[in-house]
Amino acid sequence: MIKLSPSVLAADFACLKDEIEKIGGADYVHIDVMDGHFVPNITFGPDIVKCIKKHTNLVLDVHLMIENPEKYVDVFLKSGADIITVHYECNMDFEYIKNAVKSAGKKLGISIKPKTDAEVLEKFLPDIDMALVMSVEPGFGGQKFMPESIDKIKKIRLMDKNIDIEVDGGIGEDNIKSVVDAGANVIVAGSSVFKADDVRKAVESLKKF
Ligand SMILES: O=C(CO)[C@@H](O)[C@H](O)COP(=O)(O)O
Ligand SMILES: [Fe+2]
Repeated sequence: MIKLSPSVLAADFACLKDEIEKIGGADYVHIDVMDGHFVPNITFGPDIVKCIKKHTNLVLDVHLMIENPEKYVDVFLKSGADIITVHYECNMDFEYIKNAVKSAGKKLGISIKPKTDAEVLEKFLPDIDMALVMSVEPGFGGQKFMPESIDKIKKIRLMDKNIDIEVDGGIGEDNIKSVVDAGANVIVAGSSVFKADDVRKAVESLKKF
């Protein structure tokens, strides 16, 4: 069974409560946090996570595309994040982050950008719950899926049979099967859900794929 994690980056921010209601048939809500340093874009802070938490029972899947995530991990946890994913490529105090997430009883992920090798994750696998493979350059929604990510997913699945593997960027009905066949079990979908004519139907058909 896959978990579908619609990315609210593609939602209408002025109607976030309604947008989140429409994805009730999904499993997670993917929240892309960008700081204008690690990536050239700025998005949500912890207060928005807190507001989203009030309006959904879905798992809050918080993707931190920020430098020094150890400075913010506690406040995102307090705001209701259920999964915290940090980037391998950023400057960070991994031990601090690991302890904060684990002692809050939440899940920890590490993400790799398209040019980062899957092998870098090997030493983190015993400590993390999820590996996030970026299938676009992080920073913006609506980009084209990079097929090279398929091999990376396969490599990680060979390294660890049980870990959650999330794939993020450019996923829709045309390519969801290829990433699931490669070994991904958590699927982020932004534009293909929120830009669809019928958001509820888009969730339903991606869940069935
Ligand atoms: O983390 C990111 C982008 O940096 C993603 O979560 C995107 O928001 C996914 O959007 P689509 O590519 O599905 O439109
Ligand atoms: Fe993301």
